Amino acid sequence: MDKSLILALDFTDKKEVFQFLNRFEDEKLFVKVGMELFYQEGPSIIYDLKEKGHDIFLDLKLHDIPNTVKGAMKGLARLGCDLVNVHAAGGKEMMEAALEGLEAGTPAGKNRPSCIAVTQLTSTSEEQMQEEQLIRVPMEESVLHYAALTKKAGLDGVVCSTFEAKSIRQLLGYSFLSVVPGIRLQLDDIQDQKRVATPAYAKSEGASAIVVGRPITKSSNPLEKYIEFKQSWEGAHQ
Ligand SMILES: O=c1ccn([C@@H]2O[C@H](COP(=O)(O)O)[C@@H](O)[C@H]2O)c(=O)[nH]1
Repeated sequence: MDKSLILALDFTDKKEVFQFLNRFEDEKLFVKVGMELFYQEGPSIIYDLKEKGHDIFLDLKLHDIPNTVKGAMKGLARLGCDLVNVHAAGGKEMMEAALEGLEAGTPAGKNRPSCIAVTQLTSTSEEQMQEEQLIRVPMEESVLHYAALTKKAGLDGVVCSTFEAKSIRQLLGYSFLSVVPGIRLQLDDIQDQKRVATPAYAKSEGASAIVVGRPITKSSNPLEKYIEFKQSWEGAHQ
């Protein structure tokens, strides 16, 4: 299975998800289940996608006190997803608690899900970050700060934009994951995303994987569009 393109299944229910996935026939995908779908369907959507052989990023972006996050992660570890996440802004202690929960909840003989932390959302511009969060440093500095904190807490990587991926790799090493949403082909509508790049550029800047949703899910030909995104990624060098 190609793990470099994570397909965001931002649908309202299971019926929509499986109608959409039918277009991909038997292809095994790396899919992302976010809040919209998980809050409607609960754990059964994870079991159903697993049964079809897909890898799963459960993108719930946990951010709460350490004890609550630990308990939640203990439960999520039992679902069998491959990747989960938190907000780095929850702090080092919260991220360490997330890992403890995952380790405690992972069934014997199974690998614990990888865990990454959101640094700054790709829908946030530097200006918004500075004005709304009162973070008075450049975007790259804030993202690198959160990425270093995430590594100190023992997590496996971060969610960031293309524009910080290279510095993260230089500072924190090749094996620390940078999962990058905010991905569009040249003529795509960027919608609510602010820090946006093509798959080829994300790869050339050192992204470990990209996340793509609406440009594929809302396309009149999703399979063709998925292939275009993959070709853009595969055509670039890291
Ligand atoms: O910083 C972040 C973190 C998560 N996301 C998620 O990725 C997809 C992107 O969807 P598009 O339709 O390709 O914009 C979406 O599920 C977000 O929740 C992100 O965009 N940025």
